[in-house]
Amino acid sequence: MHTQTPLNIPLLNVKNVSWGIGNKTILKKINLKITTGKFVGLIGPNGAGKSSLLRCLYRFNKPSDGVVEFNNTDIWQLKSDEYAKKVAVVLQETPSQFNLSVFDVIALGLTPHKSLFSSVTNIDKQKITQAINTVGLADHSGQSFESLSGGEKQRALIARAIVQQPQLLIMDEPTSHLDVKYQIQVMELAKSLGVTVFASFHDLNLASAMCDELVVIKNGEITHTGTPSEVLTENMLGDVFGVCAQVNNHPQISKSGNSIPHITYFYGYE
Ligand SMILES: Nc1ncnc2c1ncn2[C@@H]1O[C@H](COP(=O)(O)OP(=O)(O)OP(=O)(O)O)[C@@H](O)[C@H]1O
Repeated sequence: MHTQTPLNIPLLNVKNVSWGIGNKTILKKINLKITTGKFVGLIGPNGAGKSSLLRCLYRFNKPSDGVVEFNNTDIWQLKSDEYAKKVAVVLQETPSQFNLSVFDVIALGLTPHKSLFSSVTNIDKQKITQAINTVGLADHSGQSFESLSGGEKQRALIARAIVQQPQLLIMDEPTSHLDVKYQIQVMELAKSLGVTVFASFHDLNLASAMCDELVVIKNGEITHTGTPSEVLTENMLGDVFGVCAQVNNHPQISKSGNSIPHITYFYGYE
């Protein structure tokens, strides 16, 4: 994976970004920096603006105000294939891939790197096979993508992102429909790639265990940023999510030696 950004320059720099539909402002003056190599989680209640913000970062939404810089360049100044080489996206809803095989769907990750009508070379095939092995889908390579289980589909889409060789991987709730084992597996797989990741989460304990940093958004505004220990406080959970909870340390510590906050929710409170 490429990590060419000098460490003192944020890979992604969101400056005063606002975005809305019609007269409704949905994102309000968002400021955010994502540093190379970090795994950053975006959390917030339903309708807070997580998907809207991520869409501004992968150029689906154009901000009405402010700028999103990638490596110091406004992303809207880059050609779309140039940006697609640098940023891969894994979404929650897997778009229908017609009758493509797993291999073919993963091969689509090469598209931004290839010219029109150029064929798949042996080196390309090796890259695809390597990515299929990395996500543990070697036995499913010839199977149709649509027939994969939800967790296998998400792993195939991560393999597509691996083939794309991005500097940044954006994931919008990629584990929402998965059982607990696949939730952990898909996120650990993304983490193992060593690429900068910005991912939205609904499971706050999973976000706590996976992320170096968390960003909290509510009503289109960023309310908290910091390490999971700094962000996941009982006050924040009450103020932002409206839940009554206790935060303790998880029995495990993170690979970097930090404690992992673990939330226990209380029921029956208004
Ligand atoms: N294209 C659109 N047209 C109208 N309203 C929109 C559009 N996109 C987003 N919104 C509104 O903006 C708000 C934020 O939506 P968004 O999907 O970004 O929230 P979210 O934090 O991802 O929510 P969830 O956790 O429920 O997925 C919501 O009120 C949503 O209805």
